[in-house]
Amino acid sequence: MSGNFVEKLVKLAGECGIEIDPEKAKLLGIFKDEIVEWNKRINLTAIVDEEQFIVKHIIDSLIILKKIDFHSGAKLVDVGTGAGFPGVPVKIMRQDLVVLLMDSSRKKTEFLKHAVKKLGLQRTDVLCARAEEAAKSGGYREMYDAAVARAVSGLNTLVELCLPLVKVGGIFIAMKGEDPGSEIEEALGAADILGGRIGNVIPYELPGGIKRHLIVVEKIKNTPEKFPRRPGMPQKKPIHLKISIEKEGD
Ligand SMILES: C[S@@+](CC[C@H](N)C(=O)[O-])C[C@H]1O[C@@H](n2cnc3c(N)ncnc32)[C@H](O)[C@@H]1O
Repeated sequence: MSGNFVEKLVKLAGECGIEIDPEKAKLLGIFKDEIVEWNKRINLTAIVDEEQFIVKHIIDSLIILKKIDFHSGAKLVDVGTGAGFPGVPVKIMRQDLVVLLMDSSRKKTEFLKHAVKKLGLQRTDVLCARAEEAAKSGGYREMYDAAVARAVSGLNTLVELCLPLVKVGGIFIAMKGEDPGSEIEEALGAADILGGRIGNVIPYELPGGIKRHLIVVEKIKNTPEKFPRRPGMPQKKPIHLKISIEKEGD
C-alpha cells in the first residue's frame, strides 16, 4: 500500500461525511493492493489510478452505509459484485452484517475467496452463480434483508435478478448514475410484477462532482414462482409491460 493511501482515503471519505478509522482504512488498503496484484492476471477493474480507485470504488461503495440504515446482523447480497463492489468495502466497515458476494464469473469469485480470507472477514460467503439460478434455490430465495447491485444491468433487468432474493419487507438498492429517470420509468411495471415498488431515489455526489443515485426498491409482496425466468432471459427480454409477460408465460 502506498504510504499516503490511508491519508488520502480518510480525507476524501471525510469530504462525503464518511468517517473511517485507521484500522478499517488499512484493511481497505490491503483489499486495493490485492485487486492491483490480481489485476495483472485477470481483469478485475479498469480503474487503477489510486485517487480514482478511492473515489469510484471505495467511497462510492460506502455511500450506501451513509444513506441506508441497516440493522445489526442484517443479511445483504451483492449481486454481480465483480471485484467486490460494493460488498467488500461495506463489509469491512460494518462487520456485523452477514454478506453474500455473488458473481457468475469463476475468476472473480476465486479472487473474492482469496480476498475474504486475506482480510479475515467473518460471516462473508462467496458464491459463483448467476442470480437467476441462485434465486431458484431455497437457500437464497427471499432470504435477504437487502440486495444491492452496481454496474450490472438496466433497472428493469436488475429487479428480476435481485427482488427474488429479497424477503418481503426488505429492499433492493440499485446504484445508478446521474440521470436514472428513464430507467426508473421503464422498470415500474417489472418491479410491480416481481413484488416490488420503487421507493426513495437518493441523489449523492462523490468528490470531483460526480453525481449518482441510489434507487431503493421495496419488496412488498412475494415474487411469483415463475420469476426469475431462465438464465439470460432477464437481460435478453426485460419485463416491459404486464401484458407482454402474461402472454409470453416464460
Ligand atoms: C461491470 S461488473 C460490475 C462489478 C461490480 N459490481 C462493480 O461495480 O465494480 C458486472 C458483474 O456482474 C456479473 N454478472 C452479470 N450478470 C450476472 C448475473 N445474472 N448473475 C450474477 N452475476 C452477474 C459479471 O460477471 C460482472 O462481474
